[in-house]
Amino acid sequence: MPGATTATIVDSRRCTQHSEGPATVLAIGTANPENIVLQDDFTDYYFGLTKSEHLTELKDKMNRICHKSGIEKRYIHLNAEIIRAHPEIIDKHVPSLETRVDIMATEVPKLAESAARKAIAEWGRPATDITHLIFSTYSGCRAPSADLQLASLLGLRPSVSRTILSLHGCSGGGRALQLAKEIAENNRGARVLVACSELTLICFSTPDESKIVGHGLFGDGAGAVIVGANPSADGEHPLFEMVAASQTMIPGTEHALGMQATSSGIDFHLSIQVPTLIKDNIHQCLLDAFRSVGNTDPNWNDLFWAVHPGGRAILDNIDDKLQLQPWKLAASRQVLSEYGNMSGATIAFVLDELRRRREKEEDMQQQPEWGVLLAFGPGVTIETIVLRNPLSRGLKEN
Ligand SMILES: CC(=O)CC(=O)SCCNC(=O)CCNC(=O)[C@H](O)C(C)(C)COP(=O)(O)OP(=O)(O)OC[C@H]1O[C@@H](n2cnc3c(N)ncnc32)[C@H](O)[C@@H]1OP(=O)(O)O
Repeated sequence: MPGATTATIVDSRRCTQHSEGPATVLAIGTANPENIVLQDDFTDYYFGLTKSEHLTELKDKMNRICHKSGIEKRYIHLNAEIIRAHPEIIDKHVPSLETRVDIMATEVPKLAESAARKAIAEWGRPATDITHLIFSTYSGCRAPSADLQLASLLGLRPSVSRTILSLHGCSGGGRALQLAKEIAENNRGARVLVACSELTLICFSTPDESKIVGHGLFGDGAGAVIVGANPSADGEHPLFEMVAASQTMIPGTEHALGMQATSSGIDFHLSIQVPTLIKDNIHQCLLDAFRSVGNTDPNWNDLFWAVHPGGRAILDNIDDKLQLQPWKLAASRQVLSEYGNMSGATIAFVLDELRRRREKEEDMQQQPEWGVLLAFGPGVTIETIVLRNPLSRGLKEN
């Protein structure tokens, strides 16, 4: 039985187990499959791949959506060769869930590994220094799941503390970062690897009016972020401090965004109301987030913005509602243009793009000190993180 000495040690550890500083993004890596599809060619590619050329009205609609999407190209793992090997993927009368889950079981962790290796290389410490792993994907329907496979591929320590988040959709990256923040701030010295890996193959289907927008916007990608508090002075470089985090569900919107496993893979629905629902709720959500850090009258144009680019209309609506200067959502628009909506992985690409833009900025004084990260997913759920640029803070202190 543990005695009084054990109790004293446990009690004293409790006092010192929290970190002193906020959780901080220390490194970012991204990866995509090799196969690139230009958005201008996508309609022909998709209707050809699914042998649906005869659906001319739907094809015209897909063309209209692609032209208005703000997307130039996407990376998509699924190709004609995979369909030749597994024709059930485009036959809705034949079950294909098993085939898809088999492919995902290899490809999802593999893509995550590629992003994670880049993040770990940037971080500069050995992979065995990672204490926690949070993996988010909408493609996982199997255990042991992608988190364990990623841990093995990277050679993480056997005691790494793993969590898998499933079907959080486009808010998966935001949710995983929030959990990483909690872990890093409550476990002194913790270094959390957040990995999101999304492949549309699990929800690929033949053209259908209700899903045509999703097929016109979604792409494949993986993002990895290393999070830890109190960066060590010798070599860890803080990129973004995560100051406060919250999750808000918009009441009565459960019908608007959703995913469900079926015998033909993951079925999804996207209501046409999504951009309006976000527009109507974003202001209050942001006010609540900034009030929680003592800012009751934030000027939205004084911030830097990391917004999940769910679709061009969502970004337009946020711009419009908050009267943002045209360049405020530039990082989100660029990621949308170059990759499409990669669901939960996208937010890592946006953070990566923001820091690249920041590095190019010559005048450090011009860089906003405060920022905000927003991600949207089924619910409709909004994940919000108030961010701070550690470099601007450093300038003020000097
Ligand atoms: C899955 C997750 O967890 C979270 C997510 O991120 S989900 C993805 C969220 N993204 C969205 O909801 C898409 C947001 N929408 C958009 O970006 C834009 O509406 C768009 C690029 C799709 C179209 O651009 P637009 O400026 O609205 O053009 P608009 O002419 O009004 O629409 C083009 C066509 O798309 C249709 N459309 C738009 N949204 C639709 C939807 N959700 N479902 C079905 N059709 C839709 C319109 O009805 C229109 O059809 P017709 O041409 O036949 O009239």
